[in-house]
Amino acid sequence: MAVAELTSPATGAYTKTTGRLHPSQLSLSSTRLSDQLRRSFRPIPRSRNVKITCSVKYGLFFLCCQVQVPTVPAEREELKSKPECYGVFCLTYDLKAEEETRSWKKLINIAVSGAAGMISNHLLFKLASGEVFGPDQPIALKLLGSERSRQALEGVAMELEDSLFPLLREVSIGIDPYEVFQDVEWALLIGAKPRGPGMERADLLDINGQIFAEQGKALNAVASRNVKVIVVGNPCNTNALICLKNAPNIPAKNFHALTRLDENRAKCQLALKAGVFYDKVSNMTIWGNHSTTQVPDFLNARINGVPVTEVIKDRKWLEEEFTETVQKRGGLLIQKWGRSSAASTAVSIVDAIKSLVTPTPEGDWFSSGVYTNGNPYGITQDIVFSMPCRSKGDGDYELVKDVIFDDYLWKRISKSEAELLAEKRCVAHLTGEGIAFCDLPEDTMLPGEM
Ligand SMILES: NC(=O)c1ccc[n+]([C@@H]2O[C@H](COP(=O)([O-])OP(=O)(O)OC[C@H]3O[C@@H](n4cnc5c(N)ncnc54)[C@H](O)[C@@H]3O)[C@@H](O)[C@H]2O)c1
Repeated sequence: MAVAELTSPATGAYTKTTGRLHPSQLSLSSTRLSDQLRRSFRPIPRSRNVKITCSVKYGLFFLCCQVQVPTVPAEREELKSKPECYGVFCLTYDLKAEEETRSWKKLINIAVSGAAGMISNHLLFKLASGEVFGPDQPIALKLLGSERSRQALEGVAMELEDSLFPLLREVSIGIDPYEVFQDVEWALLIGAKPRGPGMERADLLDINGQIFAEQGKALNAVASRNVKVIVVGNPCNTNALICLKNAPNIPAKNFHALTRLDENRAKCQLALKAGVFYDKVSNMTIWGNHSTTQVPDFLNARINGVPVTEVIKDRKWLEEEFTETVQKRGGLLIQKWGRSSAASTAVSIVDAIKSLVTPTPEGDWFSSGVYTNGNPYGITQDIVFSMPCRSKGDGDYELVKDVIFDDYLWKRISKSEAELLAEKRCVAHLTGEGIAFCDLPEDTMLPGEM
């Protein structure tokens, strides 16, 4: 801990201001006093780890306060500038005291990028309600937006304020990932540029890849060393690869590309065909890329514990109609509704997080786009590929070993693998692997795109 004396001009990051308080403020409770002090001494960062001790000095008129802050390595000091808290969330809570009285868990920091976008508009309220991390888990939301969405971010924060969520303890907003990602334990990376009319897939890979390269670097510099990252912004597999390559100090295993929406869609279609409620469908894997080359695996999936192929005997339907319906579901939804699947995507992000923080039911698994190094299936190393995972509920996962393959499944998986390898060559300049060379096999649309 570094100690700073606030009443005298001193050296150090937080001691440039000399501040004074009127004795009337002495009657404030310790939390309010601490809050007042933070306002009076602007350079004091809002952090749970800052300790403020005050005593009356210079007669009765001024307070002399000491601020203790954790020592930050010199190279990170620059990066650790103050994130911008929002409105009511700038009030300081004595979390420790509340944890004792209410047995609440330690606050967790969650960053959400693209926070002013459509998916986040559903997701943030689910996170704040306790639906995701549990009813005894206080959270801090750190909202990252683009320059253009600055005002909109404030609007989102206002709605969060007005919702009076008891578990939502802090909200900060910003457009600099180095500020917003400070100490985050979860990073939900949703923000990305949409594919504009006439834009080549290669252009989208480059434009969005740059966003994820920068965010990877920022996570590497300032996030918790064990941060879990879920990349949603498309093309999410390759964006996740770019992100992890730019964050060498964070385990590659901690990065996920969201394919849970595809899994949920596949379960729904199988349930519909078999005439069962969708909770009867289990062991559903989406293999590969979150694009139309994705492979919804009916060979290993089960209905009421029985292999799908024994329940739905129409193999042609499974190979053709079922597969295509899942792959193109997002596009159809846009056609019908004129909007993309923001709500069900938010639900699937919740599912993806819950799958990592709760133990996977015995015998079941879930799909996630994860790093292929060390995979037991023979899929090429060093890409992000959707595969079947199980978790003990500790945030980590292991790949499922007991899955079967046939020629059809392998052929489809290989096609998605080839596409991801081509995408990887296309972004070599962003992963530190030399000069990019773009030879995408075909311009596969992303689920959700027209
Ligand atoms: N993986 C999936 O299953 C899945 C499903 C649906 C949508 N998506 C993808 O999710 C992304 C977001 O979708 P949406 O409907 O919320 O889009 P949206 O356009 O409503 O919101 C995106 C937001 O991101 C912001 N943004 C842009 N660049 C940013 C940056 N560098 N940093 C932070 N924020 C930035 C924009 O200002 C905007 O507010 C898209 O790329 C979409 O294709 C993925």
